[in-house]
Amino acid sequence: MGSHIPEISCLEKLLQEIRKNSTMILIGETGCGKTTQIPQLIHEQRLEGKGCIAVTQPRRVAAITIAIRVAAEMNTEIGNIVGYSVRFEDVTSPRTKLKYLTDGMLLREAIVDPLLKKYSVVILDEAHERTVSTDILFGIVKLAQKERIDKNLNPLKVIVMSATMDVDTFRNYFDNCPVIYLEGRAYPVTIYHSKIKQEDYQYAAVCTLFELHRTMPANNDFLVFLTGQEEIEAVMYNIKQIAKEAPGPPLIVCPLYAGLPAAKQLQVWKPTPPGMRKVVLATNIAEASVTIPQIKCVIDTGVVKERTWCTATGAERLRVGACAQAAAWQRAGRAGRTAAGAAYRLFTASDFRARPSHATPEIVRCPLAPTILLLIAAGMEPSNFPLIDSPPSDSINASLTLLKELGAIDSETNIKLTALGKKMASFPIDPKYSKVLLSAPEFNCLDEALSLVAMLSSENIFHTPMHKREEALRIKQKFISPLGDHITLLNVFKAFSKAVLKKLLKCLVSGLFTNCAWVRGAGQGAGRYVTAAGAAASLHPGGALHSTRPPPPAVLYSELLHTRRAYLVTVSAIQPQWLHQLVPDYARRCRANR
Ligand SMILES: Nc1ncnc2c1ncn2[C@@H]1O[C@H](COP(=O)(O)OP(=O)(O)OP(=O)(O)O)[C@@H](O)[C@H]1O
Repeated sequence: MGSHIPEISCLEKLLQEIRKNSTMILIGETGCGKTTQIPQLIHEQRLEGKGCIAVTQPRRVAAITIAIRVAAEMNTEIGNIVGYSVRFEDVTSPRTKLKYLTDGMLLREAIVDPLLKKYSVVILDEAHERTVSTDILFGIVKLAQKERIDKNLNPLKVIVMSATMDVDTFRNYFDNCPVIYLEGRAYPVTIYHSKIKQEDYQYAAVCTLFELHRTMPANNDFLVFLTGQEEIEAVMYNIKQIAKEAPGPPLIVCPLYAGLPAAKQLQVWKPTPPGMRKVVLATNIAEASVTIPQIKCVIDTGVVKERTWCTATGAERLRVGACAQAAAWQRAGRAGRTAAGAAYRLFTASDFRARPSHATPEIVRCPLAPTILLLIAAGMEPSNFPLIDSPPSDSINASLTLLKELGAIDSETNIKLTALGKKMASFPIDPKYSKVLLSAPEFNCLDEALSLVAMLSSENIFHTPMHKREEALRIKQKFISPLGDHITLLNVFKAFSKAVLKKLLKCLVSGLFTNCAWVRGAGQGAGRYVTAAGAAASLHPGGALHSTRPPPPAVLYSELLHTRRAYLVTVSAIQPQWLHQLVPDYARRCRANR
């Protein structure tokens, strides 16, 4: 166990319970050490035997940062005994015994092996979040436990963890399994509520931040919860403007949202230099599980952006609304992890009390076709599958009809995966998009479909910061296609690829600069070039640029071939100034020689 970590008392008793029970619920305050310590404890005692320990997290940033932390605590390299697996990134090896992974990844593994035979312990963390994937995993592990006993396979131990879960509901679901309350605690977090209702939470967040900034010593960092990228950008801009005049230590402002590239997300975990203050502006991806050291103050706007779906119209709605009490506790729990801290809630205490204790589970408000397809692929019967909360039956029926119409299943009543459905289930994307990809060869457009579906499956690529609205719209205009937004997206991707190709050519120049040639004066023998060494040569007639008019002013060639005439072979157009930028001395020498 990490020595500086608040100690979980009664470890022996806890171990006994873990040994004794095949399923248990673990409740412990935020920061008490559930996520980082319990899996280590199990591994130290080798309770996993020949199998592995899986620890699921609803969010990839949590899975990655916690695995890195645990590897460091165990003095091992990440990817060795401790690893992580998130979509598009698997940092594990055959030696990995402790694997942190997103719930979505474990669900994907369950399609191939519904008994999860590789694992002897599965820890489902942050159970209160009730993501669709975690909800389905509850059912998968329950069924796997039973079937492994029936088939005389090694037993599967299941531990469900959270700081803020609805214990009765879970206990009922898991056949009255024992509930263990961990007594360890993190540092105290003082909670402050706003005295009056705040009309503008962004404004209130910025005011609170600067009020605290004035008085709090440097290196006491702040974490502000907001609802999305654009809001974060707007608040970041305002903070940076105000910080120019405001008293207090210099500020480093770091955004943290799902669409941010992973490397930029991890910047948040870089230690703040002495004498400065870090302000992290995050969506709810930083709400549970993560520890950002040095966060002393959490500013909670009390809102969240939630996606809901209407079965009748198929319309998805993004709505900003009040977060549940559990979310507010989790947010407060991000302070007080490495020292005492405080949470400033920008809503009143009575507002807090009026809120539901937990958010509506995702499975009740989201399109289900992707999940149902996964269940069928894992050999489960959607109508009998054990769920804590069943989605509305019209939502299930609508999804089955959609899967039938996509050609993934034979019929809505006698549900069997078709050959196409099997392929569709193997893509980690919405079945509507996997159908597009699988149809693309027929329409002879696979390359384009791949690029487009990749873009449609990720975050919005168009970013319109409030203070640069005009500029953003002007730039977007360049890519607009009269055929509509899909082709506009593709235009952006093509321009991006072109930009990468340009970089590749520049990179070639950095090594092959002695193989440059310049077109001779206009008019005389189009396509005639002179090399850096002064040789005259033409573009080879078999080359791609041979008939380009006017010929490129400068080229890079791979070979100077002498047959009856001198030819430049394997040639690309370059910009003459690249040479000056990349190899200035050589460029000057060439110019003098020419
Ligand atoms: N990256 C880190 N840097 C510094 N300390 C850390 C880090 N990660 C964890 N800790 C320490 O370990 C403690 C336990 O963290 P852990 O994530 O295991 O708690 P938890 O009980 O799972 O919390 P939560 O319910 O919020 O997920 C933290 O309170 C903190 O003191």
